Amino acid sequence: MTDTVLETENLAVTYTGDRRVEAVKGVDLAFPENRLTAIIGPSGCGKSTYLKALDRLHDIQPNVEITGEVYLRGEPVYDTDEPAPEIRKQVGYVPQEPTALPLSIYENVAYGLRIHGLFDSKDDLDELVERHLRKVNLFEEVSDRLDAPAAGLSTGQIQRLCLARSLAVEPDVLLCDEVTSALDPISAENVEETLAELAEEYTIVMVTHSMDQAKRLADEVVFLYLGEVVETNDVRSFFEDPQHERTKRFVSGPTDDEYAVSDAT
Ligand SMILES: Nc1ncnc2c1ncn2[C@@H]1O[C@H](COP(=O)(O)OP(=O)(O)OP(=O)(O)O)[C@@H](O)[C@H]1O
Repeated sequence: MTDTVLETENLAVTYTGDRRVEAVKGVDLAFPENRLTAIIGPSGCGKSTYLKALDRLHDIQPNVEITGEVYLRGEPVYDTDEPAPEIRKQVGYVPQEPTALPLSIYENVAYGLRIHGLFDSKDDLDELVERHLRKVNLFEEVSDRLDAPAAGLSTGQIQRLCLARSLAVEPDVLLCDEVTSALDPISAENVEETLAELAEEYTIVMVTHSMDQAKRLADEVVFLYLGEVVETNDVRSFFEDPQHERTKRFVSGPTDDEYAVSDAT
């Protein structure tokens, strides 16, 4: 039996600004340890909203109502005295747009280690920075310029740097929000290869637009539609033997935009 690292119970997220949008409607899901779960679904179905809620990233936004609960190793993420940054140390989040901190390559990876005091000496810090740059297949490319500004890297390299920064604090779970979609094809391939390697030792929840990417990387797949889970299964069963009509249409057919339009009419 695989352990559950992260799960949600009746999790709902509503945007309450000018327009009230029930983006996530009572989602129950469990994410197993050391597995990569891909969340797919048509544009606007609530994938990013759900992923951010797992890390309390809506806390900093006004006009967002959250009900239900997220449990990290059985402990509530919302109904707790634990401050959000402490939760975010345990649940890493990598966004779609690669964003380096305005620091050197080295300091981008060292950042969380310094904030949380997770090293003993300068040698220890050097070793941790190198180890995590190696984990994302970036060390060889940057070893001669660790003190150079990270902003000088390519977007694909910055995305791998963001992965290294998240992994450096040893999170329990890594959340990836369409991390290859803003990249050119070669950089996207590099990041995808890195994710495939990381998936062997981390629990990853990944939002993706690409069904091919889900097929290549995922162990488990969740299909979200209009804020609700339609179907979840292991990757093979999900694509080869979908159980729900809506899933069958989504995996076999039109682009997700066509899907969204044809379904809404
Ligand atoms: N800050 C916000 N304020 C109001 N509504 C929002 C906000 N962010 C997202 N929404 C709405 O919530 C719904 C879900 O959006 P979300 O971005 O989570 O979907 P998604 O499945 O990730 O879409 P995409 O695949 O296009 O990124 C959509 O109707 C969207 O317009």
